[in-house]
Amino acid sequence: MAVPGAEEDVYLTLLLNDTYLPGALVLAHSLRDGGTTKKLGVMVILDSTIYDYVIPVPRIRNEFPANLSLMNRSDLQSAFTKINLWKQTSFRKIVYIDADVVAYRAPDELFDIAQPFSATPDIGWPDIFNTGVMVLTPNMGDYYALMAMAERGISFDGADQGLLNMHFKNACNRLSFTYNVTPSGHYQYIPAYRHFQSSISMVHFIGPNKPWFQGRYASTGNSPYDEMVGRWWAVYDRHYRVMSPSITPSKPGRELVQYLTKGEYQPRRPQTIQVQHTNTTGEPYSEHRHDRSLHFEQLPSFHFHHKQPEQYAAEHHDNDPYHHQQQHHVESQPGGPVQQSGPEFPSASLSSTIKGTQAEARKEQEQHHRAQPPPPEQKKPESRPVTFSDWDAQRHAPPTGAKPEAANLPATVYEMSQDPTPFVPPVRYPSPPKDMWFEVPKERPTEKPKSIFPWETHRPRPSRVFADDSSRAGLNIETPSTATGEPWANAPSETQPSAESSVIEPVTPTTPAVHVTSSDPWTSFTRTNAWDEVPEIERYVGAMQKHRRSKSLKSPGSIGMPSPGGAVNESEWRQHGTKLTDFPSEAERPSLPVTPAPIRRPKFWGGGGPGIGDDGDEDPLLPHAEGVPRQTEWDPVAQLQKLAKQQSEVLLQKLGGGARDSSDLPPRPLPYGSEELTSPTYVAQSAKVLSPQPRRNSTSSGLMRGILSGDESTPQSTTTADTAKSTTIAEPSYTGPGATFEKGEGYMQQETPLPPSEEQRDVLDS
Ligand SMILES: O=c1ccn([C@@H]2O[C@H](COP(=O)(O)OP(=O)(O)O[C@H]3O[C@H](CO)[C@@H](O)[C@H](O)[C@H]3O)[C@@H](O)[C@H]2O)c(=O)[nH]1
Ligand SMILES: [Mn+2]
Repeated sequence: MAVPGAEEDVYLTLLLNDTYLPGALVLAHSLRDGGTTKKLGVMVILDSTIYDYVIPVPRIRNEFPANLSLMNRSDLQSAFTKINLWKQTSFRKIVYIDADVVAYRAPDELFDIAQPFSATPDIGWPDIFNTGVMVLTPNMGDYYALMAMAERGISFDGADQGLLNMHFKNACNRLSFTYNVTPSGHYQYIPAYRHFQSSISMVHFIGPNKPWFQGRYASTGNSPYDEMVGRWWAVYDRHYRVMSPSITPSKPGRELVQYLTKGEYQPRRPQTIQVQHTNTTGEPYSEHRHDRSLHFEQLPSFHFHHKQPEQYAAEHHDNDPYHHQQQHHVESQPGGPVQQSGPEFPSASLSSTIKGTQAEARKEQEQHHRAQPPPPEQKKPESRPVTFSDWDAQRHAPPTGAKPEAANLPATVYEMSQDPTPFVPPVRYPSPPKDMWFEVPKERPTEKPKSIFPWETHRPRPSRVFADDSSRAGLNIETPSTATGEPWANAPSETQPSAESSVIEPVTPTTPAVHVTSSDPWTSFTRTNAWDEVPEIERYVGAMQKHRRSKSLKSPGSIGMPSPGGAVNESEWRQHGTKLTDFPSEAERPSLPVTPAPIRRPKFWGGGGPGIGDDGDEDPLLPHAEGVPRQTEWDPVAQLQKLAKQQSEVLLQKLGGGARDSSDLPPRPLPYGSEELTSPTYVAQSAKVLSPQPRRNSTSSGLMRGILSGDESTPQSTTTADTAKSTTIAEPSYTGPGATFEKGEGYMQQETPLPPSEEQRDVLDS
């Protein structure tokens, strides 16, 4: 229970002698570097040091030190001095930390613990708590109880840990081990360390081997213990190591700390000075240290007890007047600390706090003991803040004094709306814009659209014009494709013959276009076929065509010739060349049985009325084609069968099977996908269509055989008998109306409906 009015929080440590000074200082720095907002205090027996509060406390010794020797720590005979903590009732809460602790961060949250006493488990015997880190509420009740035990030497280990564990046996609030990690050089629970490493707040180097007793090269491995010792050295180095004497600012007390830390003191002059000490009885003696050399350039004029722990314990006895400080009265005693240095910590002078000779110390004991202000030359605080250049990121949290990274980045702060009223949607949102479609002009535009691409202006006139085109252009016949919504798809281009232009005779395009300049590379190549030059090929092709024509004309399956001129004789055929582009005349040209009569569509531009087709009779401009059946009479399936049969017979005859008839060919299905293709106006009956089956082992000419041998890889049968056996033909992997359509290509499966009327659109769009 804290004394009423006590509001301050303090970290306290204990300094029984100078040997723990490096520990106490490194602890204080590690807490400050960790950014603590709390005060730091030290309870000292010697009137030395640099904390906010230097609290002189009476030594409390164990007069029955037998238990101490059990654990070979006779240096801890004065450890009962920790009991003085409960007497510091000017503080609301105390976090006590041993001087051999280094803080990884400042555990300020420990001050929020309500329980009067808290501690962490001890690694040696986890049922008890370790007294290196304790959170306590000072109160005189506990103090007197503890003092009573101490006077009788009640402690199972002879030191404070045994005593406090006995007193607070059932009243200890257990803290996390991370507040007092006690590494052992012998046993290291490495997996646990790796797992909890990041949550460590403080590390406590228990046992006789403190880092500053061992020197910096004692623990250079990478074990958890070595890592933790490294953290202690990092704090030491940041505050007390001089890397470059020329640029490192001087720091009061640094030499003393270095001197007290094994291997750290570097004398400025290689001059050995025999150190003159006065012993505890006032007689001077020369000290010989086994592990340190004393090479102060200017020996501080103070008295200090620097002993090895065992030496220290052995030399102390009760008649040492210097250490009888129970009588040492301080203005602020019993509870009031002496505030020494302010916020300049840790720059306050060490040496100034350490008093001079023993005689002076004695003399001071009779005076009011006040913390002395540092001498003027040492009072100047070393105000250089810790910067990132000093910071060893491998070992420490970032320095607290420095600006954070990217501190000057521009920042925008957005604030949440403070309006608590809920959102209410408007009754009606504005209507979306209407008539957003492109309105097709009602009148055909007279001016042709402005050309965009260069080739539109320099377009060569076509050299090939079909006889139909002139009439069609004039007749303004719409083909089915124009019904898909492209009114100008067949609009005459500048090179197409217009209705007004004179009739253009068909031009044989075997010669380069005469309208174009000869320098045009497109016209320089010859547009001739191989059989135009090679007579053998020409003869062969001619023979083929002649044969086919005669057969076709005589075929019983052939339909009537459209030519009004009747039959065409052989001589007429011969007049024609065999050039691909030599088209037969209208009289010679048979109407292919599968040619559908075009379906007349309503004219897009209106005014045309019905054209050819079912009701083509009404079109006076278009002559009714002779021999072309009406759409209603046209059965495409039957026509296909006819054609197939006709072609088969031609081939069979050609291949030597003169007596053969296509009836012995097996039926073959229609091209895949075309089974359901029917004329839009004809209700078809399904039928299998025969297709030609050429024979390879025929007696035809070598040339023919050569052509056919190119097809060896195809699964065509060699005889009709073979054909009969192999009736299956591999189906293509796609469906479509026929071979002219590529896989995946869209095709019209039904008539394109008329676009909706304006009224319909209004309904649809709404
Ligand atoms: O010569 C000394 C010896 C001790 N101390 C102070 O006393 C504390 C305890 O001594 P320490 O050497 O740290 O003891 P530990 O090795 O930590 O041993 C354990 O046992 C001690 C006796 O019970 C407890 O005080 C410790 O908290 C506990 O960790 C130190 O931290 C110092 O604050 C000195 O100032 N000078
Ligand atoms: Mn300790």
